[in-house]
Amino acid sequence: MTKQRPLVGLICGSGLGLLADSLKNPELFPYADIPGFPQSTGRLVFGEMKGRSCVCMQGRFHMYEGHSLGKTTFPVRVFKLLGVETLIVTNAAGSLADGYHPGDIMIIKDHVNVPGLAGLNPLTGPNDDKFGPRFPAMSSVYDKGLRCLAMDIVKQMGVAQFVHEGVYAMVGGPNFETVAEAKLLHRLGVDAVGMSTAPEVLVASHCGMRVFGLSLITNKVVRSYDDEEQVNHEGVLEVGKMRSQSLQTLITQLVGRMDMNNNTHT
Ligand SMILES: O=P(O)(O)O[C@@H]1C[C@H](O)[C@@H](CO)O1
Ligand code: HPA
Repeated sequence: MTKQRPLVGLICGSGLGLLADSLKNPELFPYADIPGFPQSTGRLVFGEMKGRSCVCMQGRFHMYEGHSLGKTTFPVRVFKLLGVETLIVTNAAGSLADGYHPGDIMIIKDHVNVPGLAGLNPLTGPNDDKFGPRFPAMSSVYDKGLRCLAMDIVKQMGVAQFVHEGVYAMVGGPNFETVAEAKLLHRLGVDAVGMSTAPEVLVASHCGMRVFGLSLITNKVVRSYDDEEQVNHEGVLEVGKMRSQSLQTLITQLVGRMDMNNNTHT
């Protein structure tokens, strides 16, 4: 039990869990102790960031682990019931865009939900009208005001040259992309690809939360048959650790400066 009623929820991507350790006056709840959560390592951390009450998922659930999308996104519904109004999601992703490099940060402008296009969507099934509408619009999911604020912050941090704004695609995983899949995603206008985020964002947006998302570019996705480079999860985690400080600073500043009365999502 906690008495905290956070307005901001955070989901930490692979290698980015340190963010949760920066919360002040933390209260920790292992997932294994929370009814309805998948039995998994990881924990919910309640605490303050820049004096603002937050709740953070230190470790997220992925579809490729075998969880249903309902289970994968269950914590977002819990966030909503706790009073969370703004969701910040982070992930590790491979880059497809020319000009992106490992260690760069991408502010997510939009996403392509590849499993969703094939009918794998957490909003499938009976709609619970208490949370949101049957047919939610998704044309302005990633809040413009927060994206502009994040751009201002990275300029002030002096790291704007490593930061892009782009389109994220979720694939089901757990395998990384074939060359043909990478070429396809690139042609579709995808800048970075990963294995998470879209389901949580859909559920958050459906219930009226303001959403902000960041991808940490951990590797280049191989798009040529002549390229012998092979991506691996250990490398992804390594880059995550390398850049976690900049990411943490950006998110901390964002939480400190965001307008809490300006939930621009309608
Ligand atoms: O939780 P995220 O999306 O950060 O995790 C990424 C995608 C895969 O789970 C893993 C691949 O290395 O990292
Ligand atoms: N593809 C899919 N998911 C990922 C990648 C990638 O290259 N890097 C980190 N997560």
